[in-house]
Amino acid sequence: MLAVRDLAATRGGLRLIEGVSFDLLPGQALVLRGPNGIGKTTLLRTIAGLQPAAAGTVDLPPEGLAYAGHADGLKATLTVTENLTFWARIFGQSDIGNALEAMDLVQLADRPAQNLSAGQKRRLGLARLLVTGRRLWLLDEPTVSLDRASVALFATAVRAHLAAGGAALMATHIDLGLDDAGTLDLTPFRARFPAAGQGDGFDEAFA
Ligand SMILES: Nc1ncnc2c1ncn2[C@@H]1O[C@H](COP(=O)(O)OP(=O)(O)OP(=O)(O)O)[C@@H](O)[C@H]1O
Repeated sequence: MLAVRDLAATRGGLRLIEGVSFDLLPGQALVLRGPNGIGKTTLLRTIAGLQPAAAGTVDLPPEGLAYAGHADGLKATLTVTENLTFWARIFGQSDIGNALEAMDLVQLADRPAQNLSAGQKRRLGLARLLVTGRRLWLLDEPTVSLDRASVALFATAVRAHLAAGGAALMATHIDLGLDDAGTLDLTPFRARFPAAGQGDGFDEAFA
């Protein structure tokens, strides 16, 4: 599903992480760990193809992946239903009922996204994953703003995704209760010479 080989990632022209290799098979989840600022978000964005790799290779499924970063990608004036319908169409899907139920959004279906609480917005952002039909999920701090019940909903959705042959790569400090998820601590992969001129000149704002 995902093969990462000797990957190096940069931020603001500085190499942060290097020598990262791992495989993710169907049905597997892997959690990226490491202290604040080590480069978890940067690595996820590099694997997602949102920024170029400084070295190494990433092999993805032919249909691509679903990425959920810090921005939730919601359209403020569209309702919950309209947002999910929009994203489902973008990914060539039609059914949003399962996503509404899985993230407990049925009662909020007609509310504009801008009128949702932070946790409700996050639930809608996660429901978006469910309408992509993509087998590989890359998730950056997916449970930020979620209460315990919503974290449990999310964990259930991830388990169902894995059981259906999907895979998930996540950066999070929160225990999701996914007992079979592997863990990759990025600390040993911190770049040794971050200021040694390996910069690629790529420096955009975080989306
Ligand atoms: N535009 C930029 N220019 C220079 N450095 C940057 C830029 N953007 C981010 N950084 C730095 O890159 C490093 C990696 O950031 P990143 O967000 O990938 O870390 P992280 O491990 O996800 O952190 P956290 O656990 O806090 O979310 C940080 O030290 C950050 O300060």
